[in-house]
Amino acid sequence: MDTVFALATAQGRAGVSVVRLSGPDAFTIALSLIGSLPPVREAATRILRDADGEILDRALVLCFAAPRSFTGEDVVEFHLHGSVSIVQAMLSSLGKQDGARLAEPGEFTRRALENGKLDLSQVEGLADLIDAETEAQRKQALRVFSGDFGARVEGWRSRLIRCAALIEATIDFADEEVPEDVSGEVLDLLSAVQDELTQEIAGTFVAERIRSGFEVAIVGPPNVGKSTLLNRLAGREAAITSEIAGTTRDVIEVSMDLKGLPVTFLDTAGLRESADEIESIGITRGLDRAAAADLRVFLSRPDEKLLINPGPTDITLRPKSDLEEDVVGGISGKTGYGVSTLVNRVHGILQKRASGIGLATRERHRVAMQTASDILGQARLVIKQGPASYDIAAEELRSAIRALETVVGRIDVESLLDEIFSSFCLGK
Ligand SMILES: Nc1nc2c(ncn2[C@@H]2O[C@H](COP(=O)(O)OP(=O)(O)OP(=O)(O)O)[C@@H](O)[C@H]2O)c(=O)[nH]1
Ligand SMILES: [K+]
Ligand SMILES: [Mg+2]
Repeated sequence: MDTVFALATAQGRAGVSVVRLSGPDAFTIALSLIGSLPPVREAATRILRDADGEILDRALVLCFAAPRSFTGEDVVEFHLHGSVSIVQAMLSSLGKQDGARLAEPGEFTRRALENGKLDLSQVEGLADLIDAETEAQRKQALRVFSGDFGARVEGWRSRLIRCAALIEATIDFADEEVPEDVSGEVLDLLSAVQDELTQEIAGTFVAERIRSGFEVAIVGPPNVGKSTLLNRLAGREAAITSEIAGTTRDVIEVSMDLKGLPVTFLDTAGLRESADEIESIGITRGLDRAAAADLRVFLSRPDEKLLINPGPTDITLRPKSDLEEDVVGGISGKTGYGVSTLVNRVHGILQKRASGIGLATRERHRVAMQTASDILGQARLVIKQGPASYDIAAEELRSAIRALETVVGRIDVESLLDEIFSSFCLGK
């Protein structure tokens, strides 16, 4: 196993830059640079010298002995003064050491996974944590990274293993004496696991939204001020506005951090029957996106007929309320009237949905859980047919267990690994 190194902090000038070294030769290599190693897990300053004895920097050095480190290997962290030239000199000096090479993107995390320091869902949580931009994304990524989801999967897995063991014990006995009837206990366990899977699957939808953002579509007839409202929300001229009806054609997206929630507002083409071919295409696109969005804000008068109807949680506001005497329930993108109320309402609705969140964040988690749940449904039917079909049931339980194991990376994950680690940057 090579010893690998990389800059663990961002590129460029900084107060401090951390270079991390991990692998079997980490301590030997560090020793040749700093003369003497500080005790493990104790920070100490050391003079760093390259092979020619030239001083590179005075650095804070931290050693972690295997297996109690991020990667599970011997690790040394060098906290350098954050200058581009010091980091460059340090990396090139490490590169000249026997058995040391620059780490590939995600290699530290990959080693942590291989050494059992993290499970696969935690690796995904870590990737999300590094990418987190909003409060909700950070909290969610931390829950996954802390291993809560892995622990839940482990709970399902161990109950299924118990079911499989009970069923298999009955098969072995079948020829001799009358086996004890295990079907009651097994069926109870299976339906409990299946219920929990169903609940968690429902939560993945929300979790996915927290990860990639909620969509809120602004819809209404032409010229009511949809694009003007979008620009007001964005705080910039994201969309073209004009007094000409039918200005907006393509869907314009603006993503923002809405009080901690990731939200993308969509401005859409004004809804009307149009003879203009391009405008009609725009209207169709807008309708599709609006229908798929998490929430719709209608700028329209009550009872106005549109090509799409508001759902029960959608918001309807009277447009251009600055031109009216009675402004209650209205909005004006032009003056900003009602905009903060709208933001609060949107936030309130989405926050409520976000509270139904599950621990699983990825489509592949959902697919694995759905597969397991479907197989368990089958297995329950088979078990109800009696001991004669228990060998089929046992096989089905084993496939359900395998499906769940892919979530935490116990089996069959090589192809997944490359996909997941390709999103990591160098030094992670
Ligand atoms: N008085 C008033 N005028 C507005 C308001 N919002 C927009 N306008 C004006 O109304 C016209 C249409 O505004 P847009 O934002 O382009 O309307 P739109 O709904 O996006 O129009 P389409 O994209 O063509 O469907 C422009 O001249 C805006 O300046 C408002 O709240 N009050
Ligand atoms: K317009
Ligand atoms: Mg517009």
